[in-house]
Amino acid sequence: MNSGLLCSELEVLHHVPTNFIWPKEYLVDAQHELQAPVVDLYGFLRGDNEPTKHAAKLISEACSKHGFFQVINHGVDPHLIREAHHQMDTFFKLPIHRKLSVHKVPCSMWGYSGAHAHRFSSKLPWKETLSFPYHDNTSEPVVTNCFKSTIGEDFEQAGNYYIIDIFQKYCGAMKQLGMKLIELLAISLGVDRLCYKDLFEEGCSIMRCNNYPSCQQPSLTLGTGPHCDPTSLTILHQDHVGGLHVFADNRWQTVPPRLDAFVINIGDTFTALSNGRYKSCLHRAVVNKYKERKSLAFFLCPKEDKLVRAPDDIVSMDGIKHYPDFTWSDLLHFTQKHYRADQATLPNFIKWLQSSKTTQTSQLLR
Ligand SMILES: C=C1C[C@]23C[C@H]1CC[C@H]2[C@]1(C)CCC[C@@](C)(C(=O)O)[C@H]1[C@@H]3C(=O)O
Ligand SMILES: O=C(O)CCC(=O)C(=O)O
Ligand SMILES: [Fe+2]
Repeated sequence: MNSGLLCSELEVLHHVPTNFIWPKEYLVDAQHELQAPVVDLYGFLRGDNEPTKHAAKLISEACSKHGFFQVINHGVDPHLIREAHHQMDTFFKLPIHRKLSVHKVPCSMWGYSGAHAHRFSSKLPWKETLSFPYHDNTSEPVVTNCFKSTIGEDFEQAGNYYIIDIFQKYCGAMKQLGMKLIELLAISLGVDRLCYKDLFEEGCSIMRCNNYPSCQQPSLTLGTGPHCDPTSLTILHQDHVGGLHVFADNRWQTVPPRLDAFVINIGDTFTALSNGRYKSCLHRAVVNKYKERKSLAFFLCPKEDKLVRAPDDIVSMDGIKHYPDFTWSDLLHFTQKHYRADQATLPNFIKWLQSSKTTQTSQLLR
């Protein structure tokens, strides 16, 4: 069945189609609310010493445990956040043929996707997504490459595409916040606060809009399956509905929405950059019977071809290097071509990397 058509009808389906039904072991409910710090960034962003130390301590404890925290007084304009949600709502309300026209460039992750049905044949996520790249230095508005030519008059106001303008500004604010958070993470790890700056400054990050339609049988499926983000740092803004779960203390726990906060989670790449000190956060999204849910996820990524390696100061403090050097380009390629990201992406990527190096070496020796 065409994933796009499926997506436009998902909420009216009385029965979850088989390929959207997840095995029982994935569907254990969450009974508790996650107690994770809500870090006030006000003092840190002003450069005040004591609040910075306090924020770094909260972050160190949370990231060593489950890789999750939230931030308030983050400096991002609430009006811009509201507008980004509004533009996302407008896009997902388009008729399915218009959303499908924001085609996914074949073999790329950019554009519209209905339940990833073009990529996977089972355990389909109950969601539709819109993904596009963000790069600081692109003079062209970020989403132009993806869909300016196909979104048509709905979005054109006074000769420009308001949605592009809003997402350009939103992604710019996310990148700026992301760079400050990377600095605060470095401080929390006890290394030079700018030691990761060059790695991320020119990176091409990923903006993803998630729409989770309501579901008549929500206990049979998942909006997004259990996974650790392969990326470095995720800055997520969820709407008021709720549905994000984090796995901590050996159980799934809920993360009630706070519209004034951003959800921050450590990804696989930053786990390697911290030499394994910080956990890549295992999380998922559930759906419900009555209300659709949306989230804006910004994934901060390093420059594709730069080596991802933990700072020497961390490795010498730890006495052992836990991960081989790799590039984000290789890990992204692995998740898009060879492996569906889940809770074990990083160890499987390392195995794949080592086996492909062995193959290359043996071919060279022939
Ligand atoms: C590099 C990425 C791959 C995914 C989008 C970004 C960061 C999160 C990844 C993802 C959301 C993890 C769960 C599975 C996935 C396939 C999804 O449900 O969308 C992942 C994304 C992807 O591969 O498109
Ligand atoms: O929508 C959410 O709350 C989580 C989405 C997510 O984990 C992702 O897109 O990687
Ligand atoms: Fe995620």
